[in-house]
Amino acid sequence: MYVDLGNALDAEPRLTREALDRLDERVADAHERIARGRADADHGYAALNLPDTADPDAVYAAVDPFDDPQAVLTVGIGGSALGAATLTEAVGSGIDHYILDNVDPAHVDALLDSLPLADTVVHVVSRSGTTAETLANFLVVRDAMDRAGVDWTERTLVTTGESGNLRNLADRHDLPALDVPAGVPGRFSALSTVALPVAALAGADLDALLDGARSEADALAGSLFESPAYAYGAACYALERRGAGVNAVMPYAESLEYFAEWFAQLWAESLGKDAVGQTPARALGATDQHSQLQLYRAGPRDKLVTLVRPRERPDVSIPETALDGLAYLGGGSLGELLDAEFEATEASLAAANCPNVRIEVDRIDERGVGELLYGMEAACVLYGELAGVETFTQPAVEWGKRAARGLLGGGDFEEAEAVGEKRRLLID
Ligand SMILES: O=P(O)(O)OC[C@H]1O[C@](O)(CO)[C@@H](O)[C@@H]1O
Repeated sequence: MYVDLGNALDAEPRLTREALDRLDERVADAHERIARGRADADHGYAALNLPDTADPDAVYAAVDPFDDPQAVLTVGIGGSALGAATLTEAVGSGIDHYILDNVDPAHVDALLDSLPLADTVVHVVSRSGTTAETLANFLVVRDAMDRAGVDWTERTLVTTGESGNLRNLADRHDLPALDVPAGVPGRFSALSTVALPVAALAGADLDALLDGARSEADALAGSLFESPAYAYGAACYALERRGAGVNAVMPYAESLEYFAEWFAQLWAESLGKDAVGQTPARALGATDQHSQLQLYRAGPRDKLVTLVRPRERPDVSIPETALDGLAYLGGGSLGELLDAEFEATEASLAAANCPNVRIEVDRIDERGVGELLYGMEAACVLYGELAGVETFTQPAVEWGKRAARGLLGGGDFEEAEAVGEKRRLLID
């Protein structure tokens, strides 16, 4: 992974090279804390050990009995779905992967109607084993399989924690089950049994994926100037401290669209604590040059834009044309156009004094995606250390869960009472 901070300096908000040099002393201390956390496999830090603790052979063995399925359905939410979505979109061309990570009845109904259920593997994922959306969706999927005459116990793989409803269900029906690795929060679990089974079913090379991750782990050092991941995390932190409260992540590759969504959870749920944090915005190049770029370039001076691309990509030629005004496109290629737009957008943001960082990988293949995922995770951990927040917890999401459960009669929660006290000003 290559990180170029050139356009992040001396823009607005203003970060100077001298300020980065001063921050580097704190990076060294943070790196020592991270190294200790990894050595002790402490909660959260254990995620940065996955390049060595993940066991591809166990994953291949777990999926082996599912002989050549036509489709895989991930039933999970948050980090229990986004890692698999990111991997299969980027490097899993060998299978149709679908995700149920929401409980929109129309969507669930339409998807289940369209799936070849007899030839679909269902991967149900929940670290806690108690997430309402995941369990509700699984009960609906199981019922659809029953009604289709499909033995769901033959088509289901479970990945969950040591205990909980999902573990009980797997035990009761003797389902193949993988363990969510200890100390790995969902948003940091893409390189674990949470997402690797679907990647394996999609034909991805898990060893190459973990090798890419390992190369970024090996690059972690006591200076941001020696580690792409730390360079990015430190620059994001320093810019946020100076007013860049929004980080728009804009990959120039359709196969990284889910990566931006995965990044959004990683960044928001890890760093949004104690009234600080940096809001991740999801964008896509070149598409959002015709959409959000107007705001990034001419809106409030509160943004950093992270531009991501591969240095090499498959290409498609643009036919020659005599059409007036289009001759400059004919005979070129879509890749050349996309790269020109990437570099033009990068320069456009710099010309407008909007700080931006260029992140590149050699190719969007298993190694490159492994570098990118691990690099962003390590960047996030460093940012959290510098910001002094609890990177690996997410207490703020629990209030709504209790309220919803109370509304459904799942317990006596005062949060549900608060729902009934909503202030009203209805305009209809
Ligand atoms: O894997 P689980 O326990 O179902 O959690 C799913 C997601 O929900 C959260 O716990 C937030 O509610 C995320 O951190 C997590 O990725």
